[in-house]
This record gives sequence, C-alpha cells and structure tokens, in this order.
Amino acid sequence: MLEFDNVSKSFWTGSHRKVILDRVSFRVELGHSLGVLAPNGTGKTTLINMMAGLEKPDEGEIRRGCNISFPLGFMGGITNKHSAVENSRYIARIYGLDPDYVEAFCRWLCGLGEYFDRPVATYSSGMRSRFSFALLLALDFDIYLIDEGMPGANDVEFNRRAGAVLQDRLESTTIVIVSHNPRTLAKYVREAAVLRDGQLHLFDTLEEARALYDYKG
Ligand SMILES: Nc1ncnc2c1ncn2[C@@H]1O[C@H](COP(=O)(O)OP(=O)(O)OP(=O)(O)O)[C@@H](O)[C@H]1O
Repeated sequence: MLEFDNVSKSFWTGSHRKVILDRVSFRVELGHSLGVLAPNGTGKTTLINMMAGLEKPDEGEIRRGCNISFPLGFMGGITNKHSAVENSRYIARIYGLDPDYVEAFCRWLCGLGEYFDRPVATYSSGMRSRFSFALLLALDFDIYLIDEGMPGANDVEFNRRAGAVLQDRLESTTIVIVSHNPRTLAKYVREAAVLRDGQLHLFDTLEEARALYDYKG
C-alpha cells in the first residue's frame, strides 16, 4: 500500500506560488495499478518523486507499506565511470539479489552489445534509458513508478522486449504511471486519476478520467 494523507506541495517560482498538491489524500492498493493524467508542467515528476521518497511533502504524510521502486529513468544510483556490468552487479548487491542474475537480465534486455562492458559515461541518452529501464525491471518491487511511459528509445527490438516484460510484470505487480497522454496509460492501467488544480481526482476507469481530462471548463 502507498498512501498520501493530506499532502500539500508547492513551489515558489519567483513570481508566484505553483501549487502541485493541495491537501490530497489517496491510496494505491497492491494489485490496482494506477494511471495519472496530467498536462505537462502540472507536477507529474514531482508527484512520482514524492511517491519514491525523493521529494518531501510540505505538509501531510506519505506512508509506504511495501517496496516502492525509484522512478523509471532515475539515474541516481548509477555511476558514469563504471560500466553497466559493474553498476548492475553493485545495485544487485544493495538490493540483496543475485548479481549474476541482474547482470544477465540487464545484458539481455537492454541489448547494448559491447557497450554493456564500457563506462556509462560513453552511452547516448537512449542507451542510458535502456539500461536504467532494464535495471528497474531486474529488481523486485511491489510498486513500479513510471514517469511518461517507456524510455525514449528508438530501438524497435528493445521496445518490443521491454514492453513484453512490462506487460508480463503487470500480472504480478502494481505500477503507477503518470503521463500527459491517455494513450500511454491505456497500455498499462484500467484505473486512472487526473491531476488538476492541486487536486487528484480518482476514477474506476481510464475513460471516466479522460472525460474530465479533456473537459476544458
Ligand atoms: N525544485 C523546484 N523549484 C521550483 N519550481 C519547481 C521545482 N520543481 C518543479 N518546479 C515547478 O513545478 C511545476 C511542476 O514541475 P514537474 O516537473 O513536476 O512537472 P511535470 O508535469 O513533470 O512537467 P514536464 O511534463 O514538463 O516534465 C513546474 O512549473 C516546475 O517549474
């Protein structure tokens, strides 16, 4: 379970206060993946970072009753001077997993070829995305946090493999995915919420959430 209890968050932009959440309460139960629809700039990344514990609320409490991932694309634990081999084995040990398994899984999924043995500093942004996505899926979490869907990788084969792994993972785990695009959410979730004017409006179906999201009133 992941629970927000009366959580508020805002930023001072220099000219005004940008409210992301205004006394928002909700729960994500295991087995109920959630999609959050929000236009760009309204606080998708801030919301996901708060779920992950990377950003603190101004007020209220965030309770985590299970293992929650770092956000997809977060490179915080990866060091540039080391290769994907070294990074994946190191992170496997931190999470108490078999380094051989994590290395082999990442090597297979991200398809970086010989670059897998070279420093991450030499990777393109697409290669980094592929590696961080593979690493996220190699680790065991109850809830996976995903900001804007799949990484921006143009590699068709990677997208096919990673999409299949993610679909498969959905059978046994829970994801929270935030996006400005309802079509991105439709691939992964049935339940959805809309982040709007500092409030999170929850719906049983993506269609209902979409109706509010598209409403310009
Ligand atoms: N540390 C910060 N200090 C000041 N303002 C911030 C900070 N972090 C985010 N903001 C502002 O809060 C708003 C929401 O930012 P956030 O990155 O969470 O939105 P987003 O929906 O993920 O945006 P995008 O889709 O453009 O990535 C933006 O207006 C941003 O400028």
